[in-house]
Amino acid sequence: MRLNDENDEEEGPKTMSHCSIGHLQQEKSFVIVGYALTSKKVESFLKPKLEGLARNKGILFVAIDQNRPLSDQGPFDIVLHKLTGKEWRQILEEYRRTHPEVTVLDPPDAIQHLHNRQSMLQCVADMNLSDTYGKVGVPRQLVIKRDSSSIPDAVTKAGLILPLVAKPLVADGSAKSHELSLAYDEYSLQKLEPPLVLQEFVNHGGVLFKVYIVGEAIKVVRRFSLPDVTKRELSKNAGVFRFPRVSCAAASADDADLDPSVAELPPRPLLERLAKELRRRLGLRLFNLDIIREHGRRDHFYVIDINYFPGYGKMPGYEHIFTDFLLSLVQSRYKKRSV
Ligand SMILES: Nc1ncnc2c1ncn2[C@@H]1O[C@H](COP(=O)(O)OP(=O)(O)OP(=O)(O)O)[C@@H](O)[C@H]1O
Ligand SMILES: O=P(O)(O)O[C@H]1[C@H](OP(=O)(O)O)[C@@H](OP(=O)(O)O)[C@@H](O)[C@@H](O)[C@@H]1OP(=O)(O)O
Ligand SMILES: [Mg+2]
Ligand SMILES: [Mg+2]
Repeated sequence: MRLNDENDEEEGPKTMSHCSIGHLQQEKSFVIVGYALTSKKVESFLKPKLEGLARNKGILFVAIDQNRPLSDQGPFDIVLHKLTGKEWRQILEEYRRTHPEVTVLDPPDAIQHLHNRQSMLQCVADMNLSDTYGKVGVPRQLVIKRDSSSIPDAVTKAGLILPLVAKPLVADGSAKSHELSLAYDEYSLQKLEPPLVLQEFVNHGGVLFKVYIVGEAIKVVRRFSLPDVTKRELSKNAGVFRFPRVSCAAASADDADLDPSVAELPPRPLLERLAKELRRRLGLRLFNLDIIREHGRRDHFYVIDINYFPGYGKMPGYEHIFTDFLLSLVQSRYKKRSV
């Protein structure tokens, strides 16, 4: 097989036999990364440029066949995955137990923590991060498990201030889990189906920051978000309004002509502290955070969402960052073994 050939960059993923992978791993000291991803994720993440660069750095991506036992495949150095379902989680847990030498990105139970919008933000709330660079919190929120008729009372008791963002409690990546609404009055929330999280809407100038984390690397981009809701609008409107996935749109707000007080990125040292602490508390290496700055309060930030293995394909320069990260994992394992 030709290695390090630039023409190889355009080729698609390889399916290889157990024997030939083992040969590559030993003879050429290739790092073999098995991946179990949806076809949507393969398309957005495993682009030819990533595969080509990876190959030049000695990394090979190999598709995991979900119809065959995982232990019969590979051998892998790293397993990269984002699939849902209890069965898959059990397969991975068993594999981690029987193959401690393989780095599974990331542990299924740690990922599970992000599949609930209450536990997702708990770590940020517990951290209570506040230093000279700013303050990072989470919006006040209330969980409604059942009985939508109890919502108006529950909102009043909790003292939540309108408008509220209603989010499905479960954030498992299904289309339904991304169906969010903005509520101008608490009575209309009775129309929605629990379980949900009701979160105070924080005015933030219509721009949010997506903070991508890949191991120790951090990259921040701006995205358009929901516009501010004025007091006048709030008094004139009632009802709940479904809104589309604004921040997920491919169009970035990085080149837009924005008010500098809105566009200014959160201070780097603050993000570094936040990312480091979250990596530790969540036990994850691949995730992103949606952060907003309260409009008019330069150093007041809120984390509103955390996503596991997000759309790295939209993160500038992800090919280099990701491949360096994969290599660093293998090197640190090697160092540990030789101590
Ligand atoms: N508390 C809030 N205050 C203001 N805007 C909010 C708030 N919560 C959510 N939003 C807006 O709604 C959008 C979607 O919310 P959120 O990120 O929680 O949903 P999601 O479906 O998990 O998104 P993603 O596609 O990033 O996973 C945010 O990107 C932001 O524009
Ligand atoms: O591709 P996937 O199915 O993983 O979709 C993820 C999506 O990536 P994509 O933009 O490539 O679709 C992410 O976008 P960015 O935050 O990075 O903009 C984010 O919306 C995640 O929440 C999604 O994961 P889910 O919450 O649905 O599991
Ligand atoms: Mg989000
Ligand atoms: Mg999300």
